[in-house]
Amino acid sequence: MGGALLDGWLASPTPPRLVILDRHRTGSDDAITVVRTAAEIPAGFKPDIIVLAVKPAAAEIMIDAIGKALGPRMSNAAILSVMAGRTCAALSDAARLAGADIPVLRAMPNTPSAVGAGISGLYAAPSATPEQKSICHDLLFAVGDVVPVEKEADLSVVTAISGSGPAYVFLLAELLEKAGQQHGLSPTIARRLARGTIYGAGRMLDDLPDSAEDLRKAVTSPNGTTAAALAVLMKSDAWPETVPKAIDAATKRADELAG
Ligand SMILES: NC(=O)C1=CN([C@@H]2O[C@H](COP(=O)(O)OP(=O)(O)OC[C@H]3O[C@@H](n4cnc5c(N)ncnc54)[C@H](O)[C@@H]3O)[C@@H](O)[C@H]2O)C=CC1
Ligand SMILES: O=C(O)[C@@H]1CCC=N1
Repeated sequence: MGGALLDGWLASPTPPRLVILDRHRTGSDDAITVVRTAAEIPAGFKPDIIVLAVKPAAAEIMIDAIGKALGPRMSNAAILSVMAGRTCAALSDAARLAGADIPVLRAMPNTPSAVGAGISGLYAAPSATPEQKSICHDLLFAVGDVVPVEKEADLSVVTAISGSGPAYVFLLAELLEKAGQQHGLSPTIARRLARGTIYGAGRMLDDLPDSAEDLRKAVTSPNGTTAAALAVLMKSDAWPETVPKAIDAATKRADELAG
């Protein structure tokens, strides 16, 4: 996810000054400084925002390493976590243990951020300053839309819908492609049709004021092909039951990750 955000920031007209800490990345250039360990963070670098995009289980290790490396240079920063689950309270505790009593903001972006089409939920702990909120909002807005949430607990369902959501759409693309091939289309043609359809439907959802339901109905001729497919997909034990169940499962998992 950090890589997706980075791609989006680098493509934006006014990229922020970035130091990337990633043990698997190399390649500093004019736009970014890449380091593999916190100890290599440049001596003069004093971050405004520390974006944490590691697996939730690695959060404390990262905060500890960054705190030790930055020392007093961390004191005016805020943490922006994009990790699923980990709460502001837990991350604040980790920062305090690392020697910095600093605010934490939590965002839940998604991978379309890599192409500037992300959508992020954003929650700021009460201790975050208006300037820190504004910088974090702008960082996320540079890679797509931003939806502020008032309650931290809402980030679990945000994670289930938009954080994980691209995977559900990609699954649909996979299944459409496979079905096309099973009906004799070449892989290339099945892939073009599946992807083009999802892209076009997404464009309509974004560009037009109509509800998703109205757009669906406009495709559906009485007794036609769409009606035949929707009779399968909309059976009470099909999508109307499985989609909410999937969202419940993802929301529950986000809550569990919060501990
Ligand atoms: N994948 C997604 O679509 C989304 C992921 N997230 C959150 O983003 C976080 C990261 O997830 P992914 O990007 O999927 O994981 P990932 O494993 O692809 O990326 C983690 C990156 O952190 C680096 N890293 C990990 N530990 C390190 C350490 N100790 N020192 C230096 N570098 C270290 C790794 O080299 C890797 O590049 C998770 O907390 C997840 O909840 C949030 C929104 C969407
Ligand atoms: O699967 C996950 O836990 C992360 C959070 C949202 C998308 N990927």
